[in-house]
Amino acid sequence: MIHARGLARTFRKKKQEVHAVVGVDLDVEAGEIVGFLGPNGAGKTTTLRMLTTLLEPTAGTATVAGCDLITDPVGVRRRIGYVSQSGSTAPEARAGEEVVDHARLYGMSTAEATERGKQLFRELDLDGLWERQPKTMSGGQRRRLDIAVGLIHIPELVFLDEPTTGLDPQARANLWQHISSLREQRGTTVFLTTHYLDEADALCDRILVIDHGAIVAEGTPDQLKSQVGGDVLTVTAADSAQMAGIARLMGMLPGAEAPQLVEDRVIGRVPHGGAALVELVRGLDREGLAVSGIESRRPSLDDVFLGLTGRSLRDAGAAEPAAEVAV
Ligand SMILES: Nc1ncnc2c1ncn2[C@@H]1O[C@H](COP(=O)(O)OP(=O)(O)OP(=O)(O)O)[C@@H](O)[C@H]1O
Repeated sequence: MIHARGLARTFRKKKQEVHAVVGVDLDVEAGEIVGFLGPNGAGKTTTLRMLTTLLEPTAGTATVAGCDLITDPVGVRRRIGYVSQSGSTAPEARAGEEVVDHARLYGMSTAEATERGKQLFRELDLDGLWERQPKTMSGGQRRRLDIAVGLIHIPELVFLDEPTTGLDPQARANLWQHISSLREQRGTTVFLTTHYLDEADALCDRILVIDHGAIVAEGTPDQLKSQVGGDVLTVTAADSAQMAGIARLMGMLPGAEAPQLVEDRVIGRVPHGGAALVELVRGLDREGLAVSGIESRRPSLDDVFLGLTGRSLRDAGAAEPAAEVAV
């Protein structure tokens, strides 16, 4: 459904060049839900804008929904849906009108667009909101309306740019269900960017991680997690001046890899979390290092992310603690 090779984009700002995307190869098969993860500025939106024909690549080739991105951008546009971060509905318009107007741009008759729009409203839990103005809707309702607009022309492939940013946990979970049922009921292929690791874990069949404009890892959530061996120890320092001392102790545990400092936490990996935790607590006590929390747990996607990019996308919902002691 998407096959890209060497896709790249350089921006020129005054005399400086910004290499936003430096050569992305990716393949997405029909019916997959694929998550595109990366820290701020990694190149997610630039890649998405190239794949949706909104931005011309400086190098590379791609076919999207069976059409060549460079020689047949109109064919690509006809076959895809795109829901941007900011959405596309006018706050003062009527919801139903917005959907029908969008469908008319794709050559649908008003009758056909109305029928299809009302069906989408039912599927997306927007029943009864046809006459409402988006500005009077909740964040979750507005996001689902954006998705209805992106789907009105029955695309086989839909791109969602951070679909749940700004929604409360319940509205996010609700939207995940809607996105999953799109695939179940219609076989729609979904390519989405997200900052939420629990979202990628719960929703996506496969994850692509981008950093500094290039793909640095890909796999199912489980495959990525299994690349991080052992258990993860996290110590939250009570006094940031003592973090180096805590890291030194953690680094001396049997089989430990070099710990990383993230905000007020020291994070390290060890082969056996339970035994290491006991030894670490003894050491902290002996050296008078004060901590406000300490835990050992199975690796989460955040740990995968930290290992790959050196940065944390910190997401409390991403992992279940395997062992925890209060100190
Ligand atoms: N129009 C532009 N002109 C110059 N530089 C740009 C432009 N658009 C993006 N960039 C730069 O390209 C890099 C990648 O940006 P991009 O928006 O693709 O990242 P992102 O992964 O989507 O980030 P975020 O998660 O913050 O949305 C950044 O360094 C950004 O500043």
